[in-house]
Amino acid sequence: MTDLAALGDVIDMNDVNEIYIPLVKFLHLFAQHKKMLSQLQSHFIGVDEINHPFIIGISGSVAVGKSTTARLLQILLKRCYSNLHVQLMTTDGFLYPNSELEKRRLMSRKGFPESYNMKLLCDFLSDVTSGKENVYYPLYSQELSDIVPGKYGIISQPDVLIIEGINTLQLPPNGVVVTSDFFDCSIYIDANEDIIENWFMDRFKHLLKINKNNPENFYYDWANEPLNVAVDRAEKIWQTVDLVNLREYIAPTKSRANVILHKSHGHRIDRIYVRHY
Ligand SMILES: Nc1ncnc2c1ncn2[C@@H]1O[C@H](COP(=O)(O)OP(=O)(O)O)[C@@H](O)[C@H]1O
Ligand SMILES: CC(C)(COP(=O)(O)O)[C@@H](O)C(=O)NCCC(=O)O
Repeated sequence: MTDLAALGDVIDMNDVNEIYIPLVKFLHLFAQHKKMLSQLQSHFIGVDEINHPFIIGISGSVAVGKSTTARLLQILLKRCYSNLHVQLMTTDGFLYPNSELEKRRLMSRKGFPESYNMKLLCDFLSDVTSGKENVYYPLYSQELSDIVPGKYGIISQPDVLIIEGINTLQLPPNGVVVTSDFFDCSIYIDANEDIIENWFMDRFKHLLKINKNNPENFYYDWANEPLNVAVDRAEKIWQTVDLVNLREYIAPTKSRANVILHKSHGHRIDRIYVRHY
């Protein structure tokens, strides 16, 4: 898997062969079914066919491995079905910028439902599903830990769109718009809290290490203070922000997913649940 290694991801090859490739075939089955139904419906109504993308939502805790799984699925989908145009995006871009979060006193609630511009996300999804040629979305930078001003990603009529984010299965606070209504299939990545905490801390320490000499990076200041001080702070963030969000808002959405991938130590998948109703 040289493509993944190039992105810095190290995925267990047994999991790729035994779990992810069958999962990709399962998703392709869904996608073919949707395309066929859409062709029949257009023909029946007598309208031109629109290329509605097949949308896969990936949800789960911060640091559970959503973006890594999303990248892997994108690569495998392209590898197995080379004619498919597969795009990937994250809902992080729909967080309010830090300046707005500060104004709303929501900096310590980053990632919670109220910290996202859900209206913008639903308008975006509506444009994508209606087959619009180019749909722009804001970009979030983990380097800045903020929205990048004036920079946008583009979704250009993909056959498959993978959307990953902690809020993908959530009901918004005002109960009006539901992002998961736009999904054709949803995947929840699950693991025990203490194991996810280890992954969160390992990723944090890795970010400190690689940004020690990078003053542009959000982690630079932390990387240059004593390690135990930075680690204590990250542990506090996990306990008071990300773990609270997981318990209150993310884990309760698990039962809404079509597929649950349960991971154990070393990110090995030890259980899979498929909803078949
Ligand atoms: N399948 C996997 N195998 C090995 N490491 C993984 C795997 N999935 C995620 N990781 C590691 O776990 C950490 C969190 O993963 P990431 O995809 O960034 O999570 P999320 O997008 O859910 O916040 C990262 O350090 C990543 O490299
Ligand atoms: C931007 C995020 C909400 C998204 O998390 P992701 O699952 O993409 O890693 C998260 O990385 C975040 O910033 N949470 C706030 C608390 C923290 O710094 O972890």
